[in-house]
Amino acid sequence: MTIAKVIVDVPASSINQTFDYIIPERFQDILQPGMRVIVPFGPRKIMGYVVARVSESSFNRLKEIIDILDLTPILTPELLDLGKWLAEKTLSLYITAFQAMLPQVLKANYKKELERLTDAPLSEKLEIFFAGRDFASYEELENGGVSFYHVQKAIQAGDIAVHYLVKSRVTKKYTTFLKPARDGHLLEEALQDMSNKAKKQQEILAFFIEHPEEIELNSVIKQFETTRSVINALLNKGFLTLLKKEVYRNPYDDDQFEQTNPLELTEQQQAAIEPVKQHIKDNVHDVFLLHGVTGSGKTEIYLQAIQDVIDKGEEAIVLVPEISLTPQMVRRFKGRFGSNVAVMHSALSHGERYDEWRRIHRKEVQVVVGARSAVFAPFENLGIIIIDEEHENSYKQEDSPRYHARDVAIQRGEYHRCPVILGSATPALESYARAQKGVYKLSTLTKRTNEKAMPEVNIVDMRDELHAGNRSMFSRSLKDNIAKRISRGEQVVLLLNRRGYSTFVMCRECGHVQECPHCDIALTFHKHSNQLKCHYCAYEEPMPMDCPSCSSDLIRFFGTGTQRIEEALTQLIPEARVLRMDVDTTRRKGAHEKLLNQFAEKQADILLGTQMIAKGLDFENVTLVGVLTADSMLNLPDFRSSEKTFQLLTQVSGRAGRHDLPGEVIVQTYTPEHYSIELAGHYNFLQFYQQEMQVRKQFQYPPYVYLALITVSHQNHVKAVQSTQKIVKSLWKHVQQDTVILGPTPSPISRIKDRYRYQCMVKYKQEPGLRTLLSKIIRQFDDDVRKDDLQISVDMQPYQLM
Ligand SMILES: Nc1ncnc2c1ncn2[C@@H]1O[C@H](COP(=O)(O)OP(=O)(O)OP(=O)(O)O)[C@@H](O)[C@H]1O
Ligand SMILES: [Zn+2]
Ligand SMILES: [Zn+2]
Repeated sequence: MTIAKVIVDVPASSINQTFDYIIPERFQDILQPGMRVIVPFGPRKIMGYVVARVSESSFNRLKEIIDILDLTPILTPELLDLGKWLAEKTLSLYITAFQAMLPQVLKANYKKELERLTDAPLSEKLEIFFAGRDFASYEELENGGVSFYHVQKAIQAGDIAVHYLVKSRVTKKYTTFLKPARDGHLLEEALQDMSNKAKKQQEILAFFIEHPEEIELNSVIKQFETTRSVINALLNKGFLTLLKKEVYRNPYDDDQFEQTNPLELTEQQQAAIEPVKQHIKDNVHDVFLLHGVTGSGKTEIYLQAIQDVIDKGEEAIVLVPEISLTPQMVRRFKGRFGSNVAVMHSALSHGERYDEWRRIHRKEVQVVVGARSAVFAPFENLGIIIIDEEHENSYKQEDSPRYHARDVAIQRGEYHRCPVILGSATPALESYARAQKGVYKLSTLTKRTNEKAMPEVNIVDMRDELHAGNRSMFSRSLKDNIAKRISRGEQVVLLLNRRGYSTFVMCRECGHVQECPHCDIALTFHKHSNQLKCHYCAYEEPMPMDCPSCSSDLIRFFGTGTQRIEEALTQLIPEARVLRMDVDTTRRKGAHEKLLNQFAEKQADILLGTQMIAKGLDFENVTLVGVLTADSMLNLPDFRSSEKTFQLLTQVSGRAGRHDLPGEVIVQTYTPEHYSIELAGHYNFLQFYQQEMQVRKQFQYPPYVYLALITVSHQNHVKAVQSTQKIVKSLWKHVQQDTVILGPTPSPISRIKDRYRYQCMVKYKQEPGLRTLLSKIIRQFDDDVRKDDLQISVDMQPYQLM
């Protein structure tokens, strides 16, 4: 077994395979699959992952591995297989799939450098770039406006060269510790002999006689209120000694969490957890869909199932959406399992995340709670995987590899023969459909644990407001209600559902929204051309002057941001103290938490925000939730827009009246008759599910069909269109009869950073060869991708249609 098969860090489809390298004698005993190595590749040195060791290669003249970066594999055999599966499933590169499974700091860092090889003049841009130097950093190039194409030409001509300098980042944190340098009885003697003037030295020495364990230098200095010079004296006398030890950056102070104990489960909880416990006990895989209304105690079920897993000596992964990974959520898991929990999310620094990852890797914890990528936690004895709020779109990664954490979780669940729980008050339609078919096992919690009724939802028709002469964003009833709550010292949450708000056109008189006649999707307004376009099928029409439905001239698109709402709000109710929470006010690390804490401490009456306020928050003093614009998401060019509206309204309604005070929800809309709004008002998931399934069936959307979205982009408009056309043509030649290919059409965001974007969508029922076919078609563009900066991406089962 002297040959290693290596996936190298070159993200190009022509390199997407293993390369064979000789394992030099000195690495023979240590090298294992799953380790990172440095290998020569062409003229450079790059990083790669060893995926296997073999004894023979069909190639000759192999090169040797230069160095190894890990002493223990960072990818387990399971994860190596999973990476391969992931790459194939999502049509991405093996290297990209492996990188996605690891924390950022483990991705080797290359410093790229350009060297000038000739004295002959270079192209003008390159001359300016080198500015008399022989070496220049590659990063400068990327920021300096010299096109990649120019550089490539110069490299091909032998005028310049690229050097790759691999370095692994400094990642571990060390702290200095202090410990006794001699045996206790020798220290006793020393203490006797010590001058009484050296009081502090005596105290410290006495301490170490009692506690001979090593202890952090800083904490000694703090504890004895002493200085470094006192310590130095003890060191110089040879009584104590220093040592450096690696420590973890722990982002959480585990002592601060109050220990909680398992609650006695309600009957419904008991019924739901029973089969899960049985599966844990018997090592059986199944997917459980836990459909429980907000406040029904899903989290307690997770906690108790995990306890079983821990008792069995196995491990648990809990995924929660990034934005609901609030301190409240962390507290619940740390409160039950203490330091046995690692937490992984993007608000942690790279170093902190790496340390949490290593606690998992070294099996120092049995539970990880984290956002999407925590599904790759390198546990080897998984006993359960839980996905909370499983309908959330953030479980889908939007760049390569475009995977859904749910699919990965199920794949791992099968491998480890352990249950997977998908929990939600509003399951994704696809998931619920699977549960109906018996693919998933359904458990339902219909009651809140405290038996409190769900808050009443009042739907306000904003067209009536207009007719009554109220043109503001606040209906009379919302305004009066806010004022009433504030005067009582209660708090209000206001949701402005902003996404996509200004892209569709609506009649303010009658609520009519202009839709595509073929696709059941709101048309998107394009300001430049004053046209309305469908982003699925390329249908377009001019922006109407009056409403086609009621002839009013009040048909227009309009946009409003949270900031303007805040201003309007303070004019309307001057005494209200408003906290605004949106992308602008939460950009800084920790800002999100700080705002929530302020609100919890009643430093504000109103929390005004976008989607990010809808999830998981639990404030006892909130008695009113207002939704300013329920329709804005409804009209996104996305077949899931009704589903997303229903989910959001249900989630946000669940924020009111969770405790003793009864709650109320006011939903403002121009289309109160829309089933997603009406049914969310009655918390009627089942009927919503049935109605939405009919729509999906009629227009052939998931779960009735599968989708693949191919997006092509290029600086040249014609090139983008033509390439997409070529793809569509090749597809038509090979797909099954009942498969539909829509496009080419411009992407909803038709130009990003001067690149034109076109797309086509494949709708299919059964297309076993589709992945292979797509890979083949895309490979035909390899040259354009490499030399001409054409970009093609494939999204199997897309969630983002923009
Ligand atoms: N068996 C129980 N007995 C008493 N209280 C319980 C029980 N189970 C859960 N609770 C409490 O009920 C409240 C709601 O439970 P929890 O937050 O777990 O519900 P959830 O379904 O996860 O809600 P959401 O979807 O709104 O986040 C919590 O305060 C929790 O401590
Ligand atoms: Zn259309
Ligand atoms: Zn109208």
